[in-house]
Amino acid sequence: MDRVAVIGLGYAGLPFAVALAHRGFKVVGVDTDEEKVELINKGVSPVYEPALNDYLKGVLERGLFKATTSVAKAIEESDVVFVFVGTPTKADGSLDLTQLENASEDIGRALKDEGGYKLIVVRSTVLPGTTEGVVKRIIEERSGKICGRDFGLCMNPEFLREGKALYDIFNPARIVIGEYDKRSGDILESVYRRFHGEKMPPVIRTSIVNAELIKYAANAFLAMKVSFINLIARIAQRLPRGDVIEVASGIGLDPRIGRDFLDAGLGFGGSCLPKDLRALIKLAKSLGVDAKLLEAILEVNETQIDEALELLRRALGDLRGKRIAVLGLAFKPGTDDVRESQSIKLVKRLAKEGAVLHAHDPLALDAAKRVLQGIGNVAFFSDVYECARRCDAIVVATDWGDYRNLCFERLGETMARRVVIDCRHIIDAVKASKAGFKYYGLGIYTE
Ligand SMILES: NC(=O)C1=CN([C@@H]2O[C@H](COP(=O)(O)OP(=O)(O)OC[C@H]3O[C@@H](n4cnc5c(N)ncnc54)[C@H](O)[C@@H]3O)[C@@H](O)[C@H]2O)C=CC1
Ligand SMILES: O=C(O)[C@H]1O[C@H](OP(=O)(O)OP(=O)(O)OC[C@H]2O[C@@H](n3ccc(=O)[nH]c3=O)[C@H](O)[C@@H]2O)[C@H](O)[C@@H](O)[C@@H]1O
Repeated sequence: MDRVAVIGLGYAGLPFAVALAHRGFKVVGVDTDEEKVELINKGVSPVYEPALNDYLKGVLERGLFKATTSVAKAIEESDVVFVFVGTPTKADGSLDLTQLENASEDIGRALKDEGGYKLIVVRSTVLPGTTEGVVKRIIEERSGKICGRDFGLCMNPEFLREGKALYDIFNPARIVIGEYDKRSGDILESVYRRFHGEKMPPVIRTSIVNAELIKYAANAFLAMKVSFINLIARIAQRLPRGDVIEVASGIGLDPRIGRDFLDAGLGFGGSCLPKDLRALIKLAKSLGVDAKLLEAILEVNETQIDEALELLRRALGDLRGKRIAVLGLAFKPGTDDVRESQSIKLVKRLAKEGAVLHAHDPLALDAAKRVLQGIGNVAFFSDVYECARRCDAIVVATDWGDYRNLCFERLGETMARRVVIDCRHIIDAVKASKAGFKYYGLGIYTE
């Protein structure tokens, strides 16, 4: 079982495929996007992920990995097939299963002519009921084969974080295996035992529906922690000498709470937490379950941008015509991904208020230009000091490490006013103040 196919070579699928090959599996990756496949076969990852290009080049050279657009070819050359296609949400919160349905059709057609037993593993995030109701059904219909007899099926959620994908794949906190039957689960567990060797993490073997729900419950809980601390930040900011960072430390040291995911800021973005939360709310409601708690997580997130605007108004008054430098456009540091980025939402809100925007990001400038096309008065800068020139304020919207070492003396020389709004708590307030800046930290009381 060391011949593996990975279908869908995006932010999650490509690092996983490359990691498997790095550990000696023979991997064929499939993507419908010809340009992506061409780039990958040249050793260039279409998505940014630290160290991924080096690992990719290594496995291509060792002949352990190749990419193709043909599902049939990949299935012919593999025993285990991991499915990593996108599952975005539609405007009404329901999942868009087009990519998954297409991939299942392709797998079904390919299995039709196959003699041997193959294991199909759904790794895309899908709502409870989807693996058996959509993937199994389509594969059986297209192939004429029977799940559990001719092919195996697992749902195995992925918990990697973008920007830390390889680290998370090599060091997962747990492996959740939702199995159609014991044989399917045994095969998948043996793949991971081979992959992790001595460092095998805890394994949870469960039903497919539980595995599907575990993924949504995990992401909703993480989102809840972020919204919770953002609500506390709003309170702390309004109390003389209040400081959310100290409150987060104070509660985070309780092992029942934990400090992770208690960094207050502009809110959570990205391709997963918001979409998964919306989908879970829709599922809960469809089952007649009151989803107020989940809805409140989204509501706090959506209104968190107002907190940054409020600080800007306190510093500058009416924002119309004010020139504002927004530093950081990616949904978090370490990625070029701007999907559902709170910083992008902030830029759009400021543009609507009539502000003149200067925008900077170390990696996500091109992606940001695409999503901000035609939005108000926005200029893009690859140099942070050029970005701040003539501005009335700097807003740190994404916590890129690069912004930690800003030289405020140099920034101050060319800015119209010396104001910094720190939405991610990475600016040294004392240093900024010494250079004559008025510092406002989100969640921190300011006179
Ligand atoms: N991005 C992340 O950090 C994580 C994502 N996930 C889940 O993994 C899934 C994939 O997410 P991403 O990698 O972010 O999406 P993505 O959009 O970056 O990648 C999906 C890839 O699948 C390809 N594709 C679409 N239809 C196809 C088909 N029929 N056959 C072959 N390839 C096809 C697309 O061209 C694209 O390259 C989603 O369900 C997501 O929720 C889970 C954990 C982490
Ligand atoms: O299902 C997924 O795709 C993934 O979603 C998240 O990973 P990711 O979207 O890469 O990003 P996170 O590191 O979780 O950050 C999400 C957002 O929350 C924000 N955040 C995170 C932590 C925090 O303390 N405060 C905070 O505002 C980040 O800035 C970012 O906008 C989960 O962390 C992964 O476990 C999961 O696999």
